[in-house]
Amino acid sequence: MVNNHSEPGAPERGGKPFPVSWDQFHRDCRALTWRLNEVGPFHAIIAITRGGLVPAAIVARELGLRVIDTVCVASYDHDQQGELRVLKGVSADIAKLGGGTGKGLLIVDDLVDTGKTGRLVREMLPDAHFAAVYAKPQGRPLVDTFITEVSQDTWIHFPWDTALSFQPPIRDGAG
Ligand SMILES: O=P(O)(O)OC[C@H]1O[C@H](OP(=O)(O)OP(=O)(O)O)[C@H](O)[C@@H]1O
Ligand SMILES: O=c1[nH]c(=O)c2nc[nH]c2[nH]1
Ligand SMILES: [Mg+2]
Repeated sequence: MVNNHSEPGAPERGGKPFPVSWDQFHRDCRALTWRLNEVGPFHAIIAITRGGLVPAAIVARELGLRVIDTVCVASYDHDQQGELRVLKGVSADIAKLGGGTGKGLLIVDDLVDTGKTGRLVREMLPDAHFAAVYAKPQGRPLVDTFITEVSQDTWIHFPWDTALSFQPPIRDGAG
């Protein structure tokens, strides 16, 4: 992928692209749920938007959970991380379910990278269980459960951000 961004993880700076298909993502979310099923039960799921909405829907279906809240955080403009902005915190009803500290609540995100987003949400709910589908080394200590670790210089391309397109052959420089 060619663009004008320059984060270390971006492919044009030598970072490795890690494309994930819908099938693969679904499988990884189900694998995550197998692990979470051993940890629960949970009162509710809190998805970190927007990326966490997709795994949260799959995990909620598999765990039979119907109480779903969001914490809305914005930081990346494509692959450039800016200042973290909390656009919406935990709803009062859900915070009460978790006794104010998040006990028995499940936080779900698509990935942890630097860990900044995860750290912020952990501060809000220190006793919640934090799950992410993918983890990079810097963010890994923040998650309780994850499925696949990728290197810090990898950029994960999620299926909702990508489309099928022609790729040049590897010997011609394809990533
Ligand atoms: O560990 P960090 O370095 O904080 O990065 C991880 C966060 O970055 C992405 O979200 P983003 O801010 O891009 O918003 P989005 O979920 O709306 O795409 C991803 O979904 C995680 O929430
Ligand atoms: O699509 C994404 N892929 C990533 O690797 C990443 N890291 C932070 N935010 C990210 N978004
Ligand atoms: Mg996100």
